[in-house]
Amino acid sequence: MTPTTSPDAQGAAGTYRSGFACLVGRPNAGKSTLTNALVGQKVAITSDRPQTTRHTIRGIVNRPDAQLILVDTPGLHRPRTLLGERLNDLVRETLTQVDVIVFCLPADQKIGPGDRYIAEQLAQLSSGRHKTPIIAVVTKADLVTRDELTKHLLKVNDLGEWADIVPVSATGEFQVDVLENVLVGHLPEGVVLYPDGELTDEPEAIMVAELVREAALEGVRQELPHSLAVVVEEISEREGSSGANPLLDVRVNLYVERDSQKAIIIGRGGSRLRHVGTEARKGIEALLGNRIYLDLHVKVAKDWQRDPNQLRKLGF
Ligand SMILES: Nc1nc2c(ncn2[C@@H]2O[C@H](COP(=O)(O)OP(=O)(O)OP(=O)(O)O)[C@@H](O)[C@H]2O)c(=O)[nH]1
Repeated sequence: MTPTTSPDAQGAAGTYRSGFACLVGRPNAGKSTLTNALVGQKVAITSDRPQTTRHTIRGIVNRPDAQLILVDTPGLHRPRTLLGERLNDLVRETLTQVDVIVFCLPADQKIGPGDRYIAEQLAQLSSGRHKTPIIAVVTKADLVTRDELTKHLLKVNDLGEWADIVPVSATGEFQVDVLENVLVGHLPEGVVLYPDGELTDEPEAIMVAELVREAALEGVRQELPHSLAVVVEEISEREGSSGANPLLDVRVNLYVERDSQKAIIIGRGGSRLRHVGTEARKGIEALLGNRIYLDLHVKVAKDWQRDPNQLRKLGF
């Protein structure tokens, strides 16, 4: 199969398509950046809407002829712990429910065991009754030469059975529109699933937790990949601070497994945690449109990844 490089994969004129896509790929493959590029940077929050799926909606692409809903998967990785197994169950469940799967493979990295593992999982999924189309997307195309990209595309082609292969650069705005058309082309004919203009229906607390998690993992992803759970304990208006822009108290607990990990998060003299707080607060203020007092607590939940009760408490 030849890689798609022109926007000619759009569905027939006059039909409206709607459905779900999810992005998978090893850590750092460029999934979040690509999601943002597809959806646009604007994030609108509607907290009065009940979650309609168990899966977090990352964003919605609205266009006159289609609605593409991008759902999140917690990441496909080899299960080593109970958490890993549960995540993978969740991933499988998500993958069989969506209309199209986007498998992200970075152009600047050799295809590795992590990619092969995901390719195998996807092959198993699509060997069953569900024949969910899989689009192999070569991300970060701007980081390699044309020649290298061509060679990489051939290797990706040999890795599995893909409905399409699309090279993109989310940061260089190369072929993101092409990918969008390809994805829409794989959606079933349907109606508007979410009213126009709503880009995400994640409850505020989940988005707040995600912003804190992002800030806390910045620069220490290698040391703490799956060892950090973030729970928003409280978002409340500060008493006596009513008016147009009341101050919100946001109390968040970060759970790690070991004292050594707690030390990493907190940093020397608490310097790192202060930085995490500043970064997360900026994001939360932008998200909620309020002034925020962010109160972060780091706690050790010993071996929480292996304890079902702890997992339940943390929302897994
Ligand atoms: N040059 C370039 N860099 C990119 C592109 N897309 C993503 N990146 C960078 O690659 C890194 C990882 O991107 P993410 O979007 O966070 O990757 P991810 O797959 O969501 O990562 P996880 O959350 O760890 O699973 C970031 O530093 C991005 O800025 C791209 O198209 N071009």
